[in-house]
Order: sequence, then structure tokens, then C-alpha cells
Amino acid sequence: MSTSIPDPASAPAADAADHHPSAAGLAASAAKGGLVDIEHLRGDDSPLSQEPVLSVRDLSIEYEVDPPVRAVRSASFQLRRGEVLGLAGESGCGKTTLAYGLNQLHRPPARIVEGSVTFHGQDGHDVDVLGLHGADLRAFHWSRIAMVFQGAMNSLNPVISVRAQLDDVFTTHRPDMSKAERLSRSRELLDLVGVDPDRIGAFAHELSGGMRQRVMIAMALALDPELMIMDEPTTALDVVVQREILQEILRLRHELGFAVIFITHDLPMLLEISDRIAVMRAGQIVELETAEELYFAPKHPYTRTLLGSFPSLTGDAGDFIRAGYSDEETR
Ligand SMILES: Nc1ncnc2c1ncn2[C@@H]1O[C@H](COP(=O)(O)OP(=O)(O)OP(=O)(O)O)[C@@H](O)[C@H]1O
Repeated sequence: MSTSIPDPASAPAADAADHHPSAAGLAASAAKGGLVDIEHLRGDDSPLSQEPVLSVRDLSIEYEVDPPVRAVRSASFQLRRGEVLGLAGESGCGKTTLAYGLNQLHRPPARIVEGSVTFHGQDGHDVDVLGLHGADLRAFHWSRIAMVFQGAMNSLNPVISVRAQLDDVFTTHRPDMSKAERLSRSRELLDLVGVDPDRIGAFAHELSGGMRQRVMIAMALALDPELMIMDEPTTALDVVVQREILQEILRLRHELGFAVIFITHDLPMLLEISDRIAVMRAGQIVELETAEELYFAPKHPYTRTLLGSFPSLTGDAGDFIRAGYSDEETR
């Protein structure tokens, strides 16, 4: 059964802001309590447009094991150009399977059972993502949709330098670039993600975890993708580095205009960084709303349960997001 997802065009972010305290207000109050101590960087001049970059329709994915596991069930949503869409839900609800499947990065025993994924390129052409194969699919990865996953920083090759690894992305996907252009673009990318370009000759073991993850983000950005899928990209990092990298990601999407699908267990964090949040339960998207709507007026009982499972969001223990608002406003 198809999940009913509100049409993004009929639920603009501004609507929520009209009825509830602003996102910036959420952040300010969060900052006071300090538990989700990240700056709210979406800002009022978010690059969010109404134009879609990705349309997912009735996507179902199954693990062909005995008995089969239907990990994603008729997921439908539309992602807008420049939007940060948070994907929330308890462990095992299908977030990672969805993220890999919609990008055709899933591996057996996972199989796409039904559905469609359409990428709406900035060049005006639509791409049937699930119809891509071989060289076309490889070209599509990185250049249109890039992925950064939790262990990404550990997948940097330990025996070759950062320079060689960035170089590799360009020689594979942009064979016309000269050596000088590759070097200059690589240095520029490191600078963009907050790594000193002079570290370009470093090997992975010479870099901290945070720096390695930044290098992975630089690699993901190398070919100017229009969408970044980030699966727990900061979970393995300490809280301070996590916060710095989140700020960097949001600054970059603001500067470069790519959309982000951001997966994490950390609902308070998603409330801070996302334009909209999709809540998944047992393979289904049960609610998709602006962060404000989701927090102040959750519709699905599971969303309320999920919010309730973070005492800092709803209870007396943390009381940080509510700080500054009366109980009436947050009920
Ligand atoms: N290789 C596999 N074979 C069989 N079942 C699998 C496999 N990988 C995942 N699953 C099942 O698919 C479902 C969705 O898993 P998935 O990893 O996508 O969830 P998730 O929400 O990303 O979880 P987490 O937050 O813990 O990463 C779970 O029931 C999981 O047990």
C-alpha cells in the first residue's frame, strides 16, 4: 500500500513557521539547554526551492533470505532541490536499505521489488535511476548522487595519499582534466571542507577521524553532485567534531545548493538540521513533515512515541528545546 505523503508544493516550510515558533527559535532554545548544542544553520535564506531533485514512488526492497525480509515498504517521497531531508526511525526500520536502494547501491540479498526513482537533473533531463546499469550507473554515482556513510573515513586507502585518492576521482570521471587542474581542484575541495590544502600529501593514518571524514566529504563533493546521501556520517566522531562537520555540511549545501538526505538515530539533531523529516517505521514512511510541524504537531502516534523517547525533547529531564516557550505552545 502506498504511503500518503503530503505534496511538498502544498506544504511549504513557510506554513509551519507561520503557525509555530521558528526553526531558528528551536535552535536558540536548544542551544540554551545545550544537549543538542549545534547551531541551527538552515537559516531563513535556506536555498530550498519547490523544484524536485528526486521522486521516489512506491519503492519496496526485500532481503531474499529465508524467510524474506521486506525492509522497505512502498516508500514514496519527493525531495526538493537544496533540501535537507532527515530520515528518522529506530534501528532496523529500513533507513539504510532505503538510502542504498534508491541509489542502486544495494547488494544481494537485497532486491528492489517494485517502485521507481526519478532523478530530475539540473540540465532538465529526468533519469530513471533504477534503470541504470554498468558504466551509466557508475557515471551517475558521484557525479549526480554522492554518498557518505558512517565508516567512510575508514575506507580511505591507507597506502596512498589524499592527493592520489582525489586525483583518482577526477581521472576516472573527468578524464579531460589536466594534472594541474586536478591538483588545483583537489586543493580547493580540501579548503572547502576545512582541511588545510597543504595536507594534500598526507596519508589516512596521519589524519584525525574528523579530518578523514572531511576528506571523504570532499571526495563526495568532487564532481558537484546535486544530492548527497549521508548515512550516520558523524556518528563515529566525538560531539565537538560532529558539530563542526554538521555546520560544514550545512554551510556547503547553502553555498553549493545540493540536496541532502541525512540519516541518523539522533532525532534532536535532525530537528535542528533538517528542512523536513521523514519518520520510518517497519519499512514504511509513516510521516513526512517540516521539522517544525513534526516537533510541534506530530500526527502519527509513532512520531509521538519517537519524540517521547528523547526525554530531552519532551520531558522534564532536559527541557531544552521547550525552554523559552510555554507548555501551551509546545503541547
Ligand atoms: N543482509 C541482510 N539480510 C537480511 N536482512 C537484512 C540484511 N540487512 C538488513 N536486513 C534487515 O532489514 C531491515 C532494515 O535494516 P536497515 O539496516 O536498513 O535498518 P536501519 O533503519 O538502517 O537500521 P540502523 O539504524 O540500525 O542502521 C532490518 O530488519 C534488518 O534486520
